[in-house]
Order: sequence, then structure tokens, then C-alpha cells
Amino acid sequence: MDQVVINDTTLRDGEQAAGVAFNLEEKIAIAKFLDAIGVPEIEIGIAAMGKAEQQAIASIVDLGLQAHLLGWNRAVIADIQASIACGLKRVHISIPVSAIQIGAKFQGQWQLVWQKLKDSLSFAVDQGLFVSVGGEDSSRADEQFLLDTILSAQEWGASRFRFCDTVGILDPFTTYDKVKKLVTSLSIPVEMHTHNDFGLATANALAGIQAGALSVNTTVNGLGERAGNAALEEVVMALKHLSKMDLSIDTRRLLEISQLVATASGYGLPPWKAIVGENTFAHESGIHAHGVLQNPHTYEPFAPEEIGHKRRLVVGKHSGRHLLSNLLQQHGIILNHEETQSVLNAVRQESMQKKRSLTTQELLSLVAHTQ
Ligand SMILES: CC(=O)SCCNC(=O)CCNC(=O)[C@H](O)C(C)(C)COP(=O)(O)OP(=O)(O)OC[C@H]1O[C@@H](n2cnc3c(N)ncnc32)[C@H](O)[C@@H]1OP(=O)(O)O
Ligand SMILES: O=C(O)CCC(=O)C(=O)O
Repeated sequence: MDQVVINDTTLRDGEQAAGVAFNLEEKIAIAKFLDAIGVPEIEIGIAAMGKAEQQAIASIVDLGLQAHLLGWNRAVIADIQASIACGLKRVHISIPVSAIQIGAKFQGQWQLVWQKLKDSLSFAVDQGLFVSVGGEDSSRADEQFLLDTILSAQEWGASRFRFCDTVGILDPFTTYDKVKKLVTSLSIPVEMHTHNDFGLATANALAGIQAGALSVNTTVNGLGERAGNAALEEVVMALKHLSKMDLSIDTRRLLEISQLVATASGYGLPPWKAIVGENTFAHESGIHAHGVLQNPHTYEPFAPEEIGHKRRLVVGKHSGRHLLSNLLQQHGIILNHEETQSVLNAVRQESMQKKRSLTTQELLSLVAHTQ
């Protein structure tokens, strides 16, 4: 199987999340970080948005990164001219393909889809650009119309097709079927663009890859429109561990880039966020902690160091004797069975009062008071 390419769109679809506005320094820092960890392609913005965005795009182009840089455009020649003026050599042209989108955007004039796509795509191809074409709302499009549109785009010089589950309405099984049909009918590669409205963005991206898609859009932390996109950290780690695909990305810095984007976006993450959440390697429950103390693989799918994270063992309402004894031994405290049990009872009580696990200091002072 050919190598799957990550095309990260944190700087385009990620920034479209309501309330997010990266400044120039943040855009540059995120682009540099993605490049440094080996992300091979980055969608860096929309030149049609105006001066500030154009300055950010041009500044990223000027960095001379290893990654291919892509600019997002409507099927409008002026948009593409703006991308070219920023120095981009790769452009993405988006065209609505479902009845609902064509109704809203082109007043139901289906012929405008092909006309606008042909005009803008031919213009971009004539400029010698690599052109990716995106079918907005591909998942709700009539399948024959979608295929005919992509076959035309292929003929007019498109280098890749982006299959967009724009409102995240697919499940992995349907995704697989739809993408498989396209992959077997096309000569250009297919890229997945999946949204998380039903919590299936990563699963659908993986299903598309299983069906033969060779490229996938991600965003750091899954940032993006509404419920967001397939998360970079989830797609990379799932492909590595579940599909045994090594994408040559330095996973040891995934936590760091997650924190960079969380700060720049102004949106923190829930502690249980897959891969990079604060709790993904934290163990409080007695049975889990007992297992992890014997062998971390009992309750961890991979080692925390693989993404730059750390394992944490904390005592709280659900803890057991093995964890408690282990933590106390690290502070030179050895208790017998009864003493351990009475501290454990006190831990449960205090943890319920405080509605959280206890800090090391709180645990040690509890021990002092229960002796
Ligand atoms: C699914 C997605 O994520 S698509 C990407 C969405 N991202 C964004 O919208 C963020 C950036 N957008 C913008 O800055 C602005 O919307 C701009 C600069 C692109 C356009 O701004 P405006 O001229 O003020 O238009 P506005 O945003 O109100 O409306 C969109 C226009 O684009 C048209 N349009 C929408 N999609 C497409 C497309 N793929 N190809 C061609 N035209 C399109 C609409 O029909 C509408 O046209 P109209 O002005 O002739 O009625
Ligand atoms: O790139 C496109 O064609 C549209 C991308 C997009 O953001 C979407 O469909 O959700």
C-alpha cells in the first residue's frame, strides 16, 4: 500500500472553529511545528479572506518548510489569483456537490457546478499548480453526480480529490463503501475530510483509508467547524497502532503541539480527550493501578512517552491498597494491612468531600492524622 499522507488543516478548517482567530505569530509557530514533526502537507489558509490572511500565508510560504503548502479556494478565479499572489504552488478548489448545497449556493443551477469548476480548475492547471479538488458535502451528494463531477475534474487536470463528509453524517461502514467505489473508478488519489458531528470523524477517516484513500485531513486536537475534524493525534496514533502504518511523524511531540494549539485557539481540552488529554495516562482505580504497577500494558494501549506524555498514579475515591502502599513507600512510609486499610478509608472519605483525587501533600497529611 502507498504511504498515506497527512494533510493537516488546523490553520484552515481548525481556525474556522467559532471563536478561534490565530495571530500571525501563532500561525507561523503552528506551521513550523507541524513541519518539524514531519507532517508532509499543510493547508495554511484562505487567501480570499483578505490582507491579513494573505500576509500570514505568504509568511509561511517564505519559511521554506519541507511540507507541501496548500491554499483553500472557492471555485472562483479571483480566489486562486490571490493564492498565487501569496506564493502558493498548491491550491485546493472546493465545489458544492450535494443538492442542498447547490440549492443554497447556486440557486439549484447544477450546470454552474461544472462550469465554475472547469473555469477555475483549468485556470489553476494552466498556471502550473498542483490542484486538489474538494467535493463539499460529498457524503450527501448523489453518487452518480459526484462520480461524474470527479471524473470531469480528473480530465480537466485535478491532481487529487477530497471527499468531504461536511456535516459528519456518515458512519465508518457507509464511508468505506462510498470511498471504495470512488477509489476503484478514479485514477487520481482520494483524500478524506471528515467532521465530528456524531463523534465519528477519526473512525470515518480511518474507514476511508481502509477503502484506499491515500491522503487525510486532520486538525490538532480535532479543532474545527462545529464539533471539529478528525484529530491529528488520533489519526496518527490509530494508523500506527491499529493499522500498523508508520507515517514517519515524530509522535513524541504530539502532546506539545496539542498544547500549543490549545493555547493559541483559546480552547482547552477535556481531560479524557483521546491521546492527548490530561487523564489519558492517569490511573486512580484500585484494580487498574494494581495492574499498571505489574505491567503498564494492562491498562495503557501504548507507552505515554510515545506522545511525550507521563503516567500518573493518583489516590482517590476508587483507589485500592496496592496503589496506596506503593505511593507511600515512595515517601518512606511502610504501613501494615490494617493501617493501610484505615488510610484508604480516610482517602475515600476525603476524596468524596473534595470531589477529586488527593494531592501527595494531602495524602501524607492524612496518613499523619490517621496514625
Ligand atoms: C465547508 C467549508 O468549510 S467551506 C470553507 C468555509 N470557510 C469560510 O467561509 C471562511 C472564509 N470565508 C470568507 O472569508 C468569506 O466567506 C469569503 C471571502 C470567501 C467570501 O466572502 P463574501 O464575498 O462576503 O461572501 P459570503 O461569505 O457572504 O458568501 C459566500 C459566497 O461564496 C459563494 N460560494 C460558496 N462556496 C463556493 C464555492 N465552493 N465556489 C464558488 N462560490 C462559492 C456563495 O454562493 C456566496 O456567493 P455570493 O456572494 O455570490 O452570493
Ligand atoms: O475543501 C472542501 O472542499 C470543503 C472542505 C470542508 O471544510 C468541508 O467540507 O467540511
